Amino acid sequence: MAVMRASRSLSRVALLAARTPALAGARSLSAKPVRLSEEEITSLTPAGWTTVEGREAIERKFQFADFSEAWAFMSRSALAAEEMCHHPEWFNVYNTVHVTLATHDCSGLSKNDMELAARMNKFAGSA
Ligand SMILES: C[C@H](O)[C@H](O)[C@H]1CNC2=NC(N)=NC(=O)C2=N1
Repeated sequence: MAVMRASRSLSRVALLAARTPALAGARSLSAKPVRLSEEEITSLTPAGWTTVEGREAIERKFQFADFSEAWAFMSRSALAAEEMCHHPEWFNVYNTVHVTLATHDCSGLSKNDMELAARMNKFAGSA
């Protein structure tokens, strides 16, 4: 319940920021994401993530001690995703979470993917 309340209030902050030009500009919440070049993708992709074959996206498989640890990681990542208005594609089986990140709004990869990937690494304790 507390998580849902936190999630709703984060969404409200993001919505408010998107409607407030000064805040939106500062956090790029309402700006259309810019598609990264191949060089930028190479230099900005966080440790542990690789590009997906045949698709402009990055992926990483996270492994945890058990389901509870995997779910804690997913909860933290979900709140970060809501805050960023940028959402992962993911698949969870017991203690593994396979994550794919891409930006539909620019049909490729953007800095949002790199930022979410870096935050997920931190949540998993690996960077
Ligand atoms: C309107 C809304 O903010 C956009 O559709 C957001 C939502 N979440 C998103 N998530 C991802 N991964 N890519 C997007 O382009 C994207 N766009």
